[in-house]
Amino acid sequence: MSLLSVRDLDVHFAGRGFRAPPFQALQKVSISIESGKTLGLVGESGSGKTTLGRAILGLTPATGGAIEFEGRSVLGLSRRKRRALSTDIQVVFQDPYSSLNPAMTVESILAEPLQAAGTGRRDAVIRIRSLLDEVQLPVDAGSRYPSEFSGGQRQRIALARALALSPRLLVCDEPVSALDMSTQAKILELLIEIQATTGVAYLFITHDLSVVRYISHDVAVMYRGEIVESGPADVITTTPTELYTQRLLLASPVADPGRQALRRAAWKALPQRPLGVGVPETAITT
Ligand SMILES: Nc1ncnc2c1ncn2[C@@H]1O[C@H](COP(=O)(O)OP(=O)(O)OP(=O)(O)O)[C@@H](O)[C@H]1O
Repeated sequence: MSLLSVRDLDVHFAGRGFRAPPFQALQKVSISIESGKTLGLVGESGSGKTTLGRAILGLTPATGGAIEFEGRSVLGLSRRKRRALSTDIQVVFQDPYSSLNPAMTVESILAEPLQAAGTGRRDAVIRIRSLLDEVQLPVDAGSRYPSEFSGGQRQRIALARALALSPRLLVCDEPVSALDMSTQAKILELLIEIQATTGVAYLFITHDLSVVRYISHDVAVMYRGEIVESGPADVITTTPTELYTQRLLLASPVADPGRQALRRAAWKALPQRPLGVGVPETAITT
């Protein structure tokens, strides 16, 4: 049984403006995530990645389909049951600047979820120490404020807070997009290490295929609210069959200028007709 199973999920938003029809942000989306594994969710801006993450977290209501966590339906749960589930599913957002309360010390930020779950003071102190160690921050970080840390360090604090209650699934919504390349690599390394020691699963949302290739076991590609292609990361990020994924792949930058020029030429050679969902194309090896 999968840890998380999403089947035929639909999400509509009310139309903007007088008599505007509802906007369908997700259409029959199906994904599954195994315990301890990472599913990378890629797609360009506006394709529906965050909406899917929010629906899984219970922050955006689904209008159709099913979401199951460990075989149990999570849609339509009472508030109390949903709260119980929120210890199992946590989130890390893109922006470590706005997601941490600047008026609270790191210790109080990490204590918050622990106190809400009824952890006693002494146990909370021990847990906070071990969390700081887990995300490789010094113990004295606890008495400092978020503004005293770099972007990468703030993302480590946000990660520690998300891990406080030992979730089974972490929704990572563009967690490294606001960071420079070398900090990105360090945070990705850390996420991989944490997964190896805790067995947490990730839904890793990004627009960047090079990031997704690095961290994911499986990849699902979104386009206009639909999953157009999914499968093992090494297949999807090297020999995708969908034209949309091929374009995404060739648009993702590589460090070697020679390879980059080849990619640019290959991208230009792709059919530039409008994309239809489910259009099979010849595979491209990069
Ligand atoms: N609360 C909302 N009300 C109306 N429309 C919304 C709402 N939230 C998202 N949308 C629309 O749904 C579509 C998908 O948005 P979403 O944020 O899920 O995309 P995304 O792939 O995560 O994009 P990005 O990478 O830029 O964050 C967009 O067209 C967006 O404008």
